[in-house]
Amino acid sequence: KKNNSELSVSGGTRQSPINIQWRDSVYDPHLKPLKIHYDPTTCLYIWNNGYSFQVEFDDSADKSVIMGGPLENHYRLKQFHFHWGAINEWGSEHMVDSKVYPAELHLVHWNPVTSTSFEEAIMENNGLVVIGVFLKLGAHHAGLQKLVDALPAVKHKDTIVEFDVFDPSCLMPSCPDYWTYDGSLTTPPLTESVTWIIKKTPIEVDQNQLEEFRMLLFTSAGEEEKRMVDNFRPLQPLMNRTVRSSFR
Ligand SMILES: COc1ccc([C@H]2OC(=S)NC2=O)c(OC)c1
Ligand SMILES: [Zn+2]
Repeated sequence: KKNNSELSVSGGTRQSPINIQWRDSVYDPHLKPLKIHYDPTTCLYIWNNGYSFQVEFDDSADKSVIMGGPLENHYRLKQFHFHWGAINEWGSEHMVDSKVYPAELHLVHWNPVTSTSFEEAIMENNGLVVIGVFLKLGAHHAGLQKLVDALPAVKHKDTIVEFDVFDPSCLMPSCPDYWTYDGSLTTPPLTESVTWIIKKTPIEVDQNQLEEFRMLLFTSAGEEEKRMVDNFRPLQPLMNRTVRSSFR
């Protein structure tokens, strides 16, 4: 068990995001297929936390879980959120061979075997698993649209709207290929507690859907409006890490 100081943060050795150099990643034949079982009825609400919009799930039982891949046990889905840019030329946190995408989805899971809550898991070495999915400009994404239609209700910081049944599996690309590496949260507390699983294949969303993200605000009602855009962290040094791939 590590306390906060031992989990070394911004001066850390395993910070995120990183640029994934495809040729430097190492195929690991021991990596299993990732198994995802999300129960749509565990979806609770969407809220604007002043940094992104976040969809929260009921994580009081093993109902929406992932397992397999590089994982030694199952992890519970807690929330998902996005990072995006002001324009389509940037927005994702991770990059692939220095290619940046207009947005990146983070599906956040915690380890109920070694932690009793998400908040505790943040402080645990590998207490969290975040699945990163790149978004690219292309066809309309019907599954995402249900989420986009709710965004005007959470325009301002600290607003919330009920969002009862949603299956985040619809945001997962069908291609099973992923990279995995040990990293961190990308905003404070920046703790080095994340096993990253980055999907190789992006999902497609259309221009209108990206523009709806960009109409959200960092600011609360009544404050001078600041558009919620460019909520991504700059690249961090790879240092002594190897990125493994599940595919040749
Ligand atoms: C308190 O919980 C947090 C805090 C920060 C983050 C940031 O780290 C990554 S990754 N994306 C973020 O916005 C988080 O995400 C899992 C969860
Ligand atoms: Zn994130």
